[in-house]
Amino acid sequence: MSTRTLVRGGLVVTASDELHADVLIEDGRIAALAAHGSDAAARWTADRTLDATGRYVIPGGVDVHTHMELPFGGTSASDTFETGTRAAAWGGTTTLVDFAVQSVGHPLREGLDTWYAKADGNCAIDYAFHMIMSDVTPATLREMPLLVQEGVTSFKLFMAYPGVFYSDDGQILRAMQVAADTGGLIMMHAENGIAIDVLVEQALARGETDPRYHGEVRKALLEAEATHRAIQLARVAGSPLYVVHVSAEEAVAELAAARDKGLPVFGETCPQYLFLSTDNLAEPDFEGAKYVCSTPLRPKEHQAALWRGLRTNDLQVVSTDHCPFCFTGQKELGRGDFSKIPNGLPGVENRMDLLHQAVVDGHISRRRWIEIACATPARMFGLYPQKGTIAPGADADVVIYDPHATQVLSAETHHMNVDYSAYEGRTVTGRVETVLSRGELVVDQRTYVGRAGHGVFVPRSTCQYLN
Ligand SMILES: NC(=O)NCCC(=O)O
Ligand SMILES: [Zn+2]
Ligand SMILES: [Zn+2]
Repeated sequence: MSTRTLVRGGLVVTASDELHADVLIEDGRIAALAAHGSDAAARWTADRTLDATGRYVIPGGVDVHTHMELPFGGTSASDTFETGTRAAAWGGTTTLVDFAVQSVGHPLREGLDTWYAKADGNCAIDYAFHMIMSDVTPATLREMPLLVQEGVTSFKLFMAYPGVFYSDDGQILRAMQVAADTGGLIMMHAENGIAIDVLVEQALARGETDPRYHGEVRKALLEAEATHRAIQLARVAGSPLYVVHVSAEEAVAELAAARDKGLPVFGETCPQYLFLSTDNLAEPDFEGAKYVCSTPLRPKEHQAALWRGLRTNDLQVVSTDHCPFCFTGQKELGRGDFSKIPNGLPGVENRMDLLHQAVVDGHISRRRWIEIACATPARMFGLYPQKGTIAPGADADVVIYDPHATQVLSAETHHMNVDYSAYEGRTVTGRVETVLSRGELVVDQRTYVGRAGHGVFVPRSTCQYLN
């Protein structure tokens, strides 16, 4: 049976427009937009009307970098697909692209099937997958085109974590060559892991074991060097490149220089690099462990370069790299040895609000907020215009956002399955009120009404910035 929902009275904000318009939703899709009070809007009837007066009506967020249930450092990320997608919905995100992981010595297929099984039937919102390649071999290179065909069109490689996810330059070049031939997009964790491991060993030998040394050994120059190298390898292979979780000013400069040459090089940063710093890593009593992630948090001075990069489009996407580990029992694995602290921060619920705060603070415009959090991630990873916008034909993934409400971010009130908030006590202006996923209510005026299993796997086309 056909269901019609009307969202009345709001300001529709997309990456390209701001319209005082009513939105008609039919059968899970946006059917039409019409100005408030217009004849067309007055004629519309619906089974359900949502009042958005005084609110923004925005596309659901598209978070293209999450790690639900990721096995890492002898433990696993604490959000499951069920808890993590619920928290994402609470925070106004309606699509995730998570990372399936290939185990060393095993086919990509096996890793991908494991991640399909983890997510299937458990997600409150729609999801897709990138593939982490931990073992680039002739066999896994042959699998890449098959994954592209089934809608898994991006592959993450690591220049960091020797012995775990690490690929050497030859492996990277080969994977980039296949990506160039098949339209796949290589996502790069750009840090010189071999050099970092030397510095880790030397720091530990000096008795430097606290979390803050994690930030000191993972030097900005080693992020910049790896970013530069990845760009040159991509040029040689003729492939596009997307650099994940950029945190260092020097790495932004490498991306900007490549883009000035007209190269198809893209960059993502994350809220933790925009709002947190090495001051957090230096918090006493091992509290700094809460902020251990890689690339690491940087001194505050780097933030200006990241904001500038987002304004100038040298950085195109803000995702979360949501990879939560509880302080108790998980982060604590690294007491006495910072290199054993599982890497990752929680944040899938906070991204849309923190970026709205950036609008309030004047770092970015309202439309740029939607561009970097919804539209561009969708285009970058082949989901647009099904996801990332409010336009006829798009999935009705819609958020009614109250730009005036204030809230205090806290582990007491968040919905992520993790015992701390990286933003504990921070007041932000703006709050998600209502969330629809394909026309179905997931959050209704701050009440959760979603269900595990509503979210489905979405196959993706290739990067939409290349043709
Ligand atoms: N970023 C991080 O610290 N953990 C997740 C894995 C990765 O993205 O490198
Ligand atoms: Zn990474
Ligand atoms: Zn990550």
